[in-house]
Amino acid sequence: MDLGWGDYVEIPTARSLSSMRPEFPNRVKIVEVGPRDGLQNEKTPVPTDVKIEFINRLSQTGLKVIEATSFVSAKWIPQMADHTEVMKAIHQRKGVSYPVLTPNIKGFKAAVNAGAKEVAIFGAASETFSHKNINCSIEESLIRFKDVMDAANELGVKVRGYVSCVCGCPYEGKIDPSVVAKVAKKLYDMGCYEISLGDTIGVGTPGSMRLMLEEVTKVLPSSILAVHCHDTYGQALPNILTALQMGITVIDASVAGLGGCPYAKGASGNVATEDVVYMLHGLQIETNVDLNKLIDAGNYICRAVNRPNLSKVSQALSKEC
Ligand SMILES: CC(C)(COP(=O)([O-])OP(=O)([O-])OC[C@H]1O[C@@H](n2cnc3c(N)ncnc32)[C@H](O)[C@@H]1OP(=O)([O-])[O-])[C@@H](O)C(=O)NCCC(=O)NCCSC(=O)C[C@@](C)(O)CC(=O)[O-]
Repeated sequence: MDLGWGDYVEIPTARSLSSMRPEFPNRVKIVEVGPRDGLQNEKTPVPTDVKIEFINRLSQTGLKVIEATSFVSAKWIPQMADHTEVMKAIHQRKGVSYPVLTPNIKGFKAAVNAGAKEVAIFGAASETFSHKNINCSIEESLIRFKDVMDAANELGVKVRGYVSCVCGCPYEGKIDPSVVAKVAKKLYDMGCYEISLGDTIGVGTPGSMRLMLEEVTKVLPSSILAVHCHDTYGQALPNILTALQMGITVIDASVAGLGGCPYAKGASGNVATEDVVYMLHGLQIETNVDLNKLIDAGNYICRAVNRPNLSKVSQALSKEC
């Protein structure tokens, strides 16, 4: 007999649930970063129409936030060179936001001209990573971001902030959680509505994630924080669980576990969105996401870019696997 995914998910009763997970939120927002973080590091060019179809399929899954592309230098990240075409062609579904990365005012202007209504600025808690990734110091990056923020305020564009290397840096190793807290607070004070804390190389564990979050939540409320976990050491789901227990309700993820940062050698992709959704639904946490449609979108992009689907849940449940 074939069993469907529902056969494996234990649905607790309301009574058992409240005693089982009093520390978990009822609802979580997932920020899908597959089209940007997921594809930015692909070695062979992904055709623009594939990216557009991928984003349109993700838009049908119930996801409310889909990071679509980045307006960065094509010399630095060739894979995102078609940002304008992508933004202009995707079907922007009502109720879904499509943020894009903008490292500076040049990127911001291009993004707005292409129809972006939300952008993200991306800093780091490591000086060396900041230089390698955006060619400036942390302090200089904040000056560039201020220009973006001022322009965004004038136009009513929402700005999200990233801090990379929150649990470790590929160049500097350990990162002091107090530096993470300092950079995160600066981005928030500048006007970012949400701060995503990136374990860029996936070295964090529930222990280091907790220590880092304890430091950050001394200066910022957990309600405005997100976690962005790469899965290099297989720690992403336990790290996310730790973040949920600490009051965080926004999780970044990448369908099929796509991704990696070109300036963080050896780092694997993000946690797979399918795996996050399966875990959250198992905890009876609402996501608004249809897992089957998500699996289809993940299989679509994996076929198109000819790479394996790294989602364990997708592997287990896909008829194709
Ligand atoms: C930030 C820059 C542009 C500085 O790069 P730069 O070389 O220092 O910039 P510049 O101002 O000196 O300009 C040099 C050239 O780039 C052009 N330029 C300048 N700005 C732009 C722009 N916005 N869009 C397009 N072109 C741009 C500019 O016009 C000029 O062109 P040229 O005269 O040589 O022909 C560069 O370092 C860059 O593009 N970096 C992108 C890095 C990146 O995208 N990394 C991956 C994303 S971050 C990440 O993955 C981490 C995250 C967010 O996922 C969280 C986590 O996991 O931790």
